[in-house]
Amino acid sequence: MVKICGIGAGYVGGPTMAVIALKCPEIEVTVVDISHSRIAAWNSDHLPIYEPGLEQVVQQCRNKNLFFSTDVEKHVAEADIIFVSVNTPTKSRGLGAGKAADLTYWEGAARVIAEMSKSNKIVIEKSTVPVRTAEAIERILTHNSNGVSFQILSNPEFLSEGTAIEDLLNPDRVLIGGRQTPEGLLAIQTVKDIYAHWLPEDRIITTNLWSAELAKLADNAFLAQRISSINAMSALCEATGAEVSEVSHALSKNSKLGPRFLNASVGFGGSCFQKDILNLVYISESNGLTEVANYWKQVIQMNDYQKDRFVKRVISSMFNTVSGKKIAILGFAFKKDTSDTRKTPSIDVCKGLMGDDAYLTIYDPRVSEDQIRRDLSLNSTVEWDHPIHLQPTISPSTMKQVRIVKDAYEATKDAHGICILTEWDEFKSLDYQRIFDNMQKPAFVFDGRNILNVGRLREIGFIVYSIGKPLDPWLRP
Ligand SMILES: NC(=O)c1ccc[n+]([C@@H]2O[C@H](COP(=O)([O-])OP(=O)(O)OC[C@H]3O[C@@H](n4cnc5c(N)ncnc54)[C@H](O)[C@@H]3O)[C@@H](O)[C@H]2O)c1
Ligand SMILES: O=c1ccn([C@@H]2O[C@H](COP(=O)(O)OP(=O)(O)O[C@H]3O[C@H](CO)[C@@H](O)[C@H](O)[C@H]3O)[C@@H](O)[C@H]2O)c(=O)[nH]1
Repeated sequence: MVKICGIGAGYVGGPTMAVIALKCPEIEVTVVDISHSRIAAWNSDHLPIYEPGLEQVVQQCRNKNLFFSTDVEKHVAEADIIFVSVNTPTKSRGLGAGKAADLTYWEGAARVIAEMSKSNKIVIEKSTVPVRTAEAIERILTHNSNGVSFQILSNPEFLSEGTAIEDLLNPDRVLIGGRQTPEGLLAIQTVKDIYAHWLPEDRIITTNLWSAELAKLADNAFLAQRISSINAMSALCEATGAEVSEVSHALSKNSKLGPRFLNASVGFGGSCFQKDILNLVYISESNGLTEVANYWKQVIQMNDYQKDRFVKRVISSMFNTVSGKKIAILGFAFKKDTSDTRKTPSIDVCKGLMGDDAYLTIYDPRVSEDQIRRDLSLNSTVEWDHPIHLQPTISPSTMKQVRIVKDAYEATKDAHGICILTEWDEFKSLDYQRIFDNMQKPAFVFDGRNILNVGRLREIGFIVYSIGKPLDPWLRP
């Protein structure tokens, strides 16, 4: 029986390995992690991450051909194929701090592979890594290889959170890069055969190693760039009376542009976009390509501007101060249908409002109180992407300005204003008349996701700000 070991049981490693196990019943898949709590959760009824459809996939395969374990060394030693999906956060210290990828966890995994391997293995980069990482990994693996041969492949993951299972079952494409040698091509074919269990051949693209590594960074940079572009337009819309959803709609009908990633928002979040663009910026700078680096940096600067602009809009609308005022925050996850809060714009918006001494009452249908408090108390901008058990613990007594509640009605009771920061479907169908009746007046709504019916809210009596829409008379300068 072919054995696969997946190193890293996170948002990528867990779902990708579970889907491979589902689609390839003749392969034994074991997912290993250094975090005991994460592995315990994967083996329980409460999986460590929320993804629609994930529970059903895990239930079908767990303890049949899908296993979760903390015994990294044993399963690495036994595997024929190893997928590495460990964290690759932005470096917080030393050379390249704030931009370069921190490959500590990847290197740790590579060293275990080098040490434990007694048989030939295919080692696959599933994590997003800087272009030419495979070369460094090759060096670590071959240095102490004891005659074992390794083929390194790049098979970057393109899933989006919230739709991970759907994306894995039916991806646009799978990308496999490898050395263009007979051994490299054979390894590519082996991995291609795994995906061919459920995907037509024309969706599996094969390239050289460096193209696959760079294509992943480029993919995220292009997506984020589109969001920053429409967000830039949203500021211009507010200044001119144009409406950003109408502009997006017009663009979306251009077949050269296509309809996706044109929703203006309070800013993009998530663990990947900012980290991967910073990584691209660092690689460009390292190669002396200053103009290229500056071009991509601007995508992040525009995103920071959008979050900052939102906070300033809230404060300036409410008589230039939110000190002592109660603001209801609806939504904390970085997008709907996920419990992930990594780099969520909610963190920056909440911190911005707390900086002006607001009282926040936060509600998110999926994010735990612990997670919200942890996110709001982390000082470093880079600590968030390290393995959970390595992150600092926080004291619950901190942040008296923040209350986390169990539903939207409780959050908005007696509030002066509401900020919609995640586009959860349930926020669209709340009883806004009831909410209005229970709020302080004038009652404000700041819709950072453009999901609410502005006209209807104004009829009720709210003063409404919605990204990129003509300004409420109250808010005009
Ligand atoms: N989250 C996404 O949507 C997504 C999508 C595509 C690609 N990626 C990339 O995939 C990688 C993983 O992302 P994630 O979101 O799954 O991260 P994650 O933090 O959810 O999971 C990574 C896991 O790896 C474990 N780990 C770290 N070092 C280890 C080691 N040496 N041995 C065993 N386990 C180890 C950690 O404990 C953690 O549980 C990153 O490079 C990311 O950029 C993420
Ligand atoms: O039109 C849009 C689309 C998205 N967003 C925001 O952008 C962020 C990222 O969204 P999305 O791309 O849907 O989620 P991720 O799970 O971060 O997925 C991205 O990052 C992954 C990790 O690398 C890649 O695999 C995916 O292809 C890529 O879409 C979220 O805050 C969204 O709210 C917008 O503001 N407007």
